[in-house]
Amino acid sequence: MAVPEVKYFSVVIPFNHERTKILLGRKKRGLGEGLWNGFGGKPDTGETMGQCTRRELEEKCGIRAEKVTCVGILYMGDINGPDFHIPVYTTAEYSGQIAETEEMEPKWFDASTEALPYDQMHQEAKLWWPTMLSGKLFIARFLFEGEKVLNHNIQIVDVKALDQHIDEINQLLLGS
Ligand SMILES: Nc1[nH]c(=O)nc2c1ncn2[C@H]1C[C@H](O)[C@@H](COP(=O)(O)OP(=O)(O)OP(=O)(O)O)O1
Repeated sequence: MAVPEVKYFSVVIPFNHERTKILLGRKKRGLGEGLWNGFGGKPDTGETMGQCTRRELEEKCGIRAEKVTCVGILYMGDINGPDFHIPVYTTAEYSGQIAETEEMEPKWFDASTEALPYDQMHQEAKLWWPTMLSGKLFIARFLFEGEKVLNHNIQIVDVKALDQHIDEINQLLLGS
């Protein structure tokens, strides 16, 4: 059986210092155009996920994260297409001015499940954002057929398990 192609992306969600609000960006072009999401993109060659996360945050909304924390991983498979593996980070420690960029229009939302614009987010968002907002660490697996989620599973994990997954992803990215 052929091994499916895997595409890696990062996503980072900035919180305000009180952790009552989150910053989302509406994608102005490319993958996920028109949808609200955290800020992220593909790792450059030789970059770890943590490095990618910081660079993408600055490129997409102008702020520099002092610290990012991995809170979960999205493993997405499609019966017809490539797999997407997307570690999800949060940050509440950053500097610089939030700015609209060519790719993203930023906006603060209340950090509550009810306040999120799920009808203008990736369709599986409503399945994992409540877990992320609850502060639990998670590994979420989705199987898609095109736009349709065929099945999904969200596993609550501890920091050690999550670190192991991130180490594996970094090793694959760095080719070691
Ligand atoms: N189904 C999905 N669910 C989700 O939550 N985030 C997704 C997703 N599919 C893609 N993303 C995220 C990952 C990443 O943060 C963003 C897409 O990133 P981009 O296309 O902007 O990547 P790049 O910045 O590498 O691309 P270029 O700037 O075109 O090189 O959308």
